Amino acid sequence: MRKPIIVGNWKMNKNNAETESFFKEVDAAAASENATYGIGCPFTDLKTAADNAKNLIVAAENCHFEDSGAFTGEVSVPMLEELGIKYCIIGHSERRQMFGDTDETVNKKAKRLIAAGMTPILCIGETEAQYDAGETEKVIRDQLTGSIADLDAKDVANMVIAYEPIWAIGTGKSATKEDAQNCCAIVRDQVKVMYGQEAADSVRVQYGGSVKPGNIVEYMACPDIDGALIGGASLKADSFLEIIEKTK
Ligand SMILES: O=C(CO)COP(=O)(O)O
Repeated sequence: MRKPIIVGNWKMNKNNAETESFFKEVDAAAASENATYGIGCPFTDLKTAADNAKNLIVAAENCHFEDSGAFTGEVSVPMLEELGIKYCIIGHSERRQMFGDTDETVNKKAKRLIAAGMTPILCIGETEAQYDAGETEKVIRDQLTGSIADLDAKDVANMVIAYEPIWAIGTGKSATKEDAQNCCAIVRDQVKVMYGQEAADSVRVQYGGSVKPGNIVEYMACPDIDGALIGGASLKADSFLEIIEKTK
């Protein structure tokens, strides 16, 4: 019923030549009836990625919620639409921690993307201190309460929500499959609280944080994990191909 979605997040890595060669190497393998595969890449690589993608979906890593104006350095949703981009990562913890994204701005971005018929990949997750203090569930529910406020249930049903514990990002210290499953189930339950059972049953929930070829299968076997958001292990064609082969 829920089709898994596995997306690489390149962050601030790769130029156009590297993007073209990655897509040429990986795209054919991403053809699958059973799962969707994709790459989130820097704005400057999006056109090259889209031009070389038959099977992979291409995601931006951020957007602004306004369509145009005095927002130096920002990129709007209509600008992404012009390139044929259909997915956009929003609220990544790096953007929340370093660039001032908040639940409120993430919510505005989600609304603008949905209005354009695009799919937000909305990221949430707790810090190590919050994890240690036993606050994970509260943080997840609070972040979702703000980030997916005032949407339509049918739009929430089509979204992707990525649970990424900050302490597991780029650290090699991945969450146990029990912790990851438990937190993704909390995400789904919070969607149910806010938008009902149907939206909760349809929304795809990803786990992110040190996912690699060696642990993807155990995460994907968890009932509430419908995919992954993958940083480091998505940068090399070989390792992303291995992830595809193990999950398609
Ligand atoms: O931030 C991430 C994906 O958005 C996870 O990064 P890593 O897979 O490198 O831990």
